[in-house]
Amino acid sequence: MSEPILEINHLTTSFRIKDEHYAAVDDVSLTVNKNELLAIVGESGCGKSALAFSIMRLHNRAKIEGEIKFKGQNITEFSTSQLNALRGKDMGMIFQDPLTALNPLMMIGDQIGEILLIHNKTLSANKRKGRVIELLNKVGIPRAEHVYNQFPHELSGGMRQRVVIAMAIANNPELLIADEPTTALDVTIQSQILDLMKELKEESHAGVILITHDLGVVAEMADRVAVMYAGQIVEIADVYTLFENPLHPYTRSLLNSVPTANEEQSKLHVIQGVVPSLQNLPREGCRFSARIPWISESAHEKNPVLHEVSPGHFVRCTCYKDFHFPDGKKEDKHHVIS
Ligand SMILES: Nc1ncnc2c1ncn2[C@@H]1O[C@H](COP(=O)(O)OP(=O)(O)OP(=O)(O)O)[C@@H](O)[C@H]1O
Repeated sequence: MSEPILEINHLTTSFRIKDEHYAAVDDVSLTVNKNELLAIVGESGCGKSALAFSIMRLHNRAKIEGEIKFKGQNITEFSTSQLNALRGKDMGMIFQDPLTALNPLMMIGDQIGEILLIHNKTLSANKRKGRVIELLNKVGIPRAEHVYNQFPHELSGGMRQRVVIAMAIANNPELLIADEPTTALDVTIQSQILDLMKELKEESHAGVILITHDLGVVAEMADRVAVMYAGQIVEIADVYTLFENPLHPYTRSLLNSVPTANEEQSKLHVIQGVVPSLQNLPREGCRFSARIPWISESAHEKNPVLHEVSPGHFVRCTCYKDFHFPDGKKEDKHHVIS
């Protein structure tokens, strides 16, 4: 039986630009279960980070509407001290850029130790050090005793990201949010870090949200996938369904813009245009329609909603029914290897 750890209902996060508020996350609803990894994909500017920051309640000037329930409690109503008790303990976050997440003036051991201490004031200095060393070993940092006394600038990017992960998992969070955790890392370190996240999910049954551009990583890691476009979820399904039977034109375009080992693939698909800026997002009709101009207007819904096309598989707008690539271009098949 799947047990939800996070339930988001009609979440809208808006930023004030000049005198207007603009929604970067627009009426998003989703659930993350224990022991489940939900991947969130989409191009830059689709609202993925804004969504992650909203869940952690880390935006200081955004307007948040809707409900974010963590273990059944609506945390949008929590005070700062209630939120601080959750963050770093029950909820951990790995940020895109490890340098911004680390204090340049504090030794690594002290930074990780501080997270342990905030949430467990009675932990003795000895025990704390022992746990920090254990965490450094766990995230694959060699010579942990030595690194304990080093400063962030003395470590490579990969090592710094491991430290950030050690901090995020220090208190065995029940929900881990990882925002592009491996973007800046080389491929071998990337896979070690992804393995660590898998381990956390499997060992402590945490719910994990993984934000990534990398569909290869999604295929390997995710249980379910949410595809975001222009602040909205346009498709959500379990990973097999999403790769075997993608429906929304945006999902299909993303998948077809990835190189495959498929011999028949002649040319990568280029998604026309770009994600509009926040102030210029279309707020009516199908937000993706401008990027698939060869599809007739009548194929789109006036007010696109998510349709459940099979159990757990939702797709926004009816345009998926008429969608095809221009010039009869063939679609590539992306199989998920289990
Ligand atoms: N603090 C802010 N104030 C104003 N606009 C913002 C703010 N943060 C994000 N935005 C805008 O909200 C939209 C969504 O941004 P967001 O960073 O969530 O996208 P993203 O999908 O995470 O992109 P990336 O993959 O590049 O991180 C963008 O148009 C961005 O410019």
